[in-house]
Amino acid sequence: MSTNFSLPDVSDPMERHPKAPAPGDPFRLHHDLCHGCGVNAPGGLHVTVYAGEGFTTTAEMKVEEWMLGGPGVIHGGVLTAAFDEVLGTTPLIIGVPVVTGHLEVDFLKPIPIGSTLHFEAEVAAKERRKVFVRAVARLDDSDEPVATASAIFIEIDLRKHYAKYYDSASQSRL
Ligand SMILES: CCCCCCCC(=O)SCCNC(=O)CCNC(=O)[C@H](O)C(C)(C)COP(=O)(O)OP(=O)(O)OC[C@H]1O[C@@H](n2cnc3c(N)ncnc32)[C@H](O)[C@@H]1OP(=O)(O)O
Repeated sequence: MSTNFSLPDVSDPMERHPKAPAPGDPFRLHHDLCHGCGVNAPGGLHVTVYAGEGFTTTAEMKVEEWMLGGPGVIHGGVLTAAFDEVLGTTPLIIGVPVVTGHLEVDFLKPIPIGSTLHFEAEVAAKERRKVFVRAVARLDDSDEPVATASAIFIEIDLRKHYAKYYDSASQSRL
């Protein structure tokens, strides 16, 4: 399937889920071994996503030496994985569990090792099972975006989607 990120003209109605964390509070880990958020993931990103106001979230990530791509700067794939985590957690603000269908990243500036990335994301729209999410990343010493991302996530029935992989899903808290 070939897709582009293109917002629907009209979004389905969206509401913040009553059990979504309060603004400033973190989303619970969904799996200890998740590459994005798991505390026990070997070589994981260890990203914590926090609820914001409305349909927004925030997150931070320290850019460590092992994330290196070009000399002194982050690898594009590591940044993409971080966006996937932040964007993919954001639909939980409306109570919708998803998997990534389509993810686009614009790399705007080199991101130095040793810096801290600050992410802001928002659910922009929902259309049937598709959830459209956008995010921007900035460094702590500037308001200028260093990267942006847009993604289409697809709502899933967690139990059915992961049924074949149930053993490894048994630690999941989603
Ligand atoms: C807290 C959690 C944080 C997690 C962050 C990390 C998230 C991840 O990385 S998830 C892992 C990576 N993603 C995956 O493994 C997904 C693999 N793909 C799949 O399982 C399936 O293709 C899946 C579930 C996405 C869609 O399959 P299926 O359920 O059959 O959907 P289907 O009925 O074809 O389509 C439903 C709708 O989604 C749309 N859609 C399906 N696939 C895509 C896609 N790749 N891109 C855009 N839209 C898509 C369809 O066009 C359709 O839209 P419409 O309502 O307009 O007709």
